[in-house]
Amino acid sequence: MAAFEEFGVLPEIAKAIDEMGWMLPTDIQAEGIPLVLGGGDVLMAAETGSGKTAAFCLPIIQIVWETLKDIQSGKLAKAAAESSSPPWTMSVLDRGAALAVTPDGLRVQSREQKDWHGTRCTRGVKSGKWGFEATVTDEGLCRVGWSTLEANLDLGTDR
Ligand SMILES: Nc1ncnc2c1ncn2[C@@H]1O[C@H](COP(=O)(O)OP(=O)(O)OP(=O)(O)O)[C@@H](O)[C@H]1O
Repeated sequence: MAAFEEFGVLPEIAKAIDEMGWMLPTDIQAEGIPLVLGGGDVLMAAETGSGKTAAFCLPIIQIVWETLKDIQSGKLAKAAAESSSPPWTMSVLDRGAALAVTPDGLRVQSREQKDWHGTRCTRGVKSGKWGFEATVTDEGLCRVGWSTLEANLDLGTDR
């Protein structure tokens, strides 16, 4: 087993690290990598050259890789469909790059003021009567509404 695997790093990534000649994680990596992989909000401070960059980047690469695999296999959509609380949220994945969505999918904020930025809901409806409620807490304009499946997230500019 490659040394980094003991800290929760995937075998494929650990093998690539091994091939770079890194024998063991540095102290900040040994401490930080399992925390980031565990989903924590982690703030690290250590001296220059102690390996902070990899302490953040290795688990981030792993989380992105695992998330992409879950999307491809449909696991995330299934989990969202099965989840009961709350059943409807804004999607953290199906959104424009300039719109920040909180991990619980309940709040959004535009990162860039000039254009409109959108996100879809985690579920769609085909029949029945539905409503939604939104609270606008920031200055500025906000559009909330229903769209068809064909609608894209490029909502245009407000000129
Ligand atoms: N586990 C490791 N084993 C061997 N070398 C490593 C390891 N982790 C990082 N390095 C190497 O150590 C050097 C310093 O690492 P890095 O630049 O990531 O440190 P840092 O703490 O982010 O520094 P800075 O504070 O300057 O940004 C780099 O050349 C990197 O490739």
